[in-house]
Amino acid sequence: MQTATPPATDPRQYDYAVEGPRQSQLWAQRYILFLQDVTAVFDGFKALDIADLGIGHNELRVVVGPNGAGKTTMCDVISGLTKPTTGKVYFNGGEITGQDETLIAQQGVGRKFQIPNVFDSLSVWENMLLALPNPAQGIGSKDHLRKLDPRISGPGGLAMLRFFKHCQTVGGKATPEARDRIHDILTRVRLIDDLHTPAKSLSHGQRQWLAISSLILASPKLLLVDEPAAGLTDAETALTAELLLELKDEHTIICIEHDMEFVRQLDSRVTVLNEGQVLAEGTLDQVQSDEAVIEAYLGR
Ligand SMILES: Nc1ncnc2c1ncn2[C@@H]1O[C@H](COP(=O)(O)OP(=O)(O)OP(=O)(O)O)[C@@H](O)[C@H]1O
Repeated sequence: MQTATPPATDPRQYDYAVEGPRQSQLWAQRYILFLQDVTAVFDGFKALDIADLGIGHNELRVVVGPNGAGKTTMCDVISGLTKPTTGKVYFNGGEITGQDETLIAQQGVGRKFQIPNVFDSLSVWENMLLALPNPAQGIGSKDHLRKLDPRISGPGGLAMLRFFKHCQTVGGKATPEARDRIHDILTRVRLIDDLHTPAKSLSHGQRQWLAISSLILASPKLLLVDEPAAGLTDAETALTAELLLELKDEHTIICIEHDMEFVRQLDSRVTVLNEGQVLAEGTLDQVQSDEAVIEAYLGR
C-alpha cells in the first residue's frame, strides 16, 4: 500500500513561486524575510549568490564577512537599491523582488547606512519631526517636503533650515501622539536630554542613534543596520548593543558588522558571507571555529 508523503515542514523545501499560495502561511510564520536563489551580477561579476536565507520574526541577525563579501549588496537587494539579477525576495508574506526602493520602504523595511543620515543644522527634535512618516502627524516626511520645495534636496543646510522653520509655522505642529512617540523613542536611546542640541554637536554614537530613531518613527518591521559600532567608543558600543537588543522586541534587525567584540555583545545568530555566498551560520563561537570561515578571513 502506498503511504502519502508527509508534508515537509521546512519552507526551504518548496519553490515559493509554485507553492506560495499553499505554503504562504508557513513561510510567513517562520520568516519575515526570505531570499531564494538570489544573485546580483555586475558586469559579469557575481557579487551575491545566495541559495536561501531566512530571517525569523523579531530576530536580530548579524551578518559578517571579509571586505567585498557581498554584505552591502545583500542589503541593497533587500531594500530595493539594487535589483537582483536572478532569484526571489519575500518579505512579510509577499514577494518584493525588484520593487522600487520607496515601495519596499513603505512596506516596512528601514535602512541605516554607515554614515548616519541626519540633518546637521537641525536639532534632535527637528530631525525627528522631519522623519515623521505621515504628513497628518506633523509637517511631513522628507519626501513630502522635497515635493513642496526642491531647495530641501540641495546641499544648502541653511536654506533647508529656513524652509523647515517656514513649514513649522504654516504647516502646524506635531500631534500630541506624535510628540509622545518621539519622546518615547528619544528616551529609549538616551537622547531626551539633547532635544534642542543641533545634530552636528552630538557624538558619533549619538548621531548613529538619532539616525536609527528617525527610522524607528515609521515603525519598520525590518531594520537594516550597517556597521552601527564603527568609530564608537567602548561605552557607546556597549550601549548600542544594549539598544539593538531592546529594539528586537518590536523589529526584526539585520546588522552588518566587522567588530567581533560588538558581535559577541549582540549574542545573536551570525551569518558569514564570503564571495557573495553564505559560508556559515550559527553562534559566534560556532562560526569562529569553522575551518572555512577561518580560511576565508585569513586568506585575505
Ligand atoms: N555597483 C557595483 N558595480 C560593480 N561591482 C560592485 C557593485 N557593487 C558591489 N560591487 C562589488 O561586489 C563585491 C561585493 O561588494 P559589497 O560592497 O557588497 O561587499 P561588502 O561585504 O559590503 O564589503 P565591505 O565590508 O568592504 O563593505 C565587491 O567586489 C564590490 O566591488
